[in-house]
Amino acid sequence: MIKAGIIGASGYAGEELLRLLATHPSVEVVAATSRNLAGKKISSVHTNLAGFYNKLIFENLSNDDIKTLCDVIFLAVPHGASMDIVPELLEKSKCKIVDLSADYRLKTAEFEKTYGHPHKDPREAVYAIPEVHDVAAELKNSKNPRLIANPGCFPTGATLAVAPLAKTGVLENVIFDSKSGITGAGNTPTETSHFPNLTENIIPYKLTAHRHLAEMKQEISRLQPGFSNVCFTPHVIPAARGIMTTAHVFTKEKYTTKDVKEIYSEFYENKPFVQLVDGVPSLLNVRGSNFCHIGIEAEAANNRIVITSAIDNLVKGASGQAIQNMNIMFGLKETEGLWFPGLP
Ligand SMILES: NC(=O)C1=CN([C@@H]2O[C@H](COP(=O)(O)OP(=O)(O)OC[C@H]3O[C@@H](n4cnc5c(N)ncnc54)[C@H](OP(=O)(O)O)[C@@H]3O)[C@@H](O)[C@H]2O)C=CC1
Ligand SMILES: CC(=O)N[C@@H](CCC(=O)OP(=O)(O)O)C(=O)O
Repeated sequence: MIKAGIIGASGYAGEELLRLLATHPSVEVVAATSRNLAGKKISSVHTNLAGFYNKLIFENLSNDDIKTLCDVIFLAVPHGASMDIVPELLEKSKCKIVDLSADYRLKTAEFEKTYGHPHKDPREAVYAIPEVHDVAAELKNSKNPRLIANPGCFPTGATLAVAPLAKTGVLENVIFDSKSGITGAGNTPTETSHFPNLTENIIPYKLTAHRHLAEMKQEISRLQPGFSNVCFTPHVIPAARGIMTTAHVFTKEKYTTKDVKEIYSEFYENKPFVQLVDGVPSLLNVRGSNFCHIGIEAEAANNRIVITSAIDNLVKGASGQAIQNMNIMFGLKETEGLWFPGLP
């Protein structure tokens, strides 16, 4: 069995890792850290896990302690915290790391531009959306084959929505309009997450300058070199989970819906977690699952293609994709422990 540790196991992404790994046939979670909940039983906090992890408690483990216990460590801590932890884990142990934060997603220069401060540990990780790049091959060729930067939730849904057209090289302009459930903001309550403010409402934010824009541009330009005409506006909606992205894609040439469907079918052939749907996808159908559902409709008169993508932000947008990436790192089947449908 692969021994796994989760740093930040009390948060939403950490909780989701615990839920998904509870039934993974090749993984045993041996360590779950929390600074504030140390000493508490896992299921006394994450009460959906009653019956699982009967012997596991939250611990405030040092990096030294956790790295001796684990073959793989998931970092489910806020941005800025991972870059304090990763160097020590990588340098003094053989464990593999999947970092769910944004710390290692951007190339160093872009990171410094986006966050406005120098990176404390400018080593490069493998940025891994497995449906878009060959993660196993990239790990083999990487200077840091034990470090994966797990993609952001919005960039996952957005990149999957346009990757086949980007690879074809036909993008002129792309506008992403994304709607996220409130767990995307983490488990600390805020004015936005306060029930009377969010219920029966939809709240746009960071209209032109969300930090995920840099990540989207970086990944899309790897598919269509030189392309950077990307706009992104996020919103929160009164739902716990899910991200629906509507991508307005403008192209030079006119496309019919049939043409575009053919391009997507070919690109996503043998990519089990991406499913093309008739009409529009539903957040409910991907809820709790590692699937991304994609809908396609072309509007030839305006050279516009509207792609809709639905993911669960905590699964394909975070912890499920992290486990998919761990499976690839350990040479397991990509779908192991993740092959179940959503909960409509
Ligand atoms: N929520 C989502 O949909 C997604 C989240 N992510 C990323 O995953 C990471 C975790 O997100 P999420 O679970 O939502 O966040 P939460 O705020 O819900 O949880 C983060 C957890 O990290 C622990 N923590 C905080 N600071 C530190 C630190 N300096 N050292 C060690 N542990 C720390 C906290 O536990 P304690 O204080 O008890 O130690 C806390 O429970 C973030 O980087 C986030 O951006 C990525 C994609 C989607
Ligand atoms: C709704 C909400 O607030 N979402 C978060 C993004 C989700 C997240 O956790 O960011 P990463 O994927 O980069 O880790 C935000 O807009 O900052």
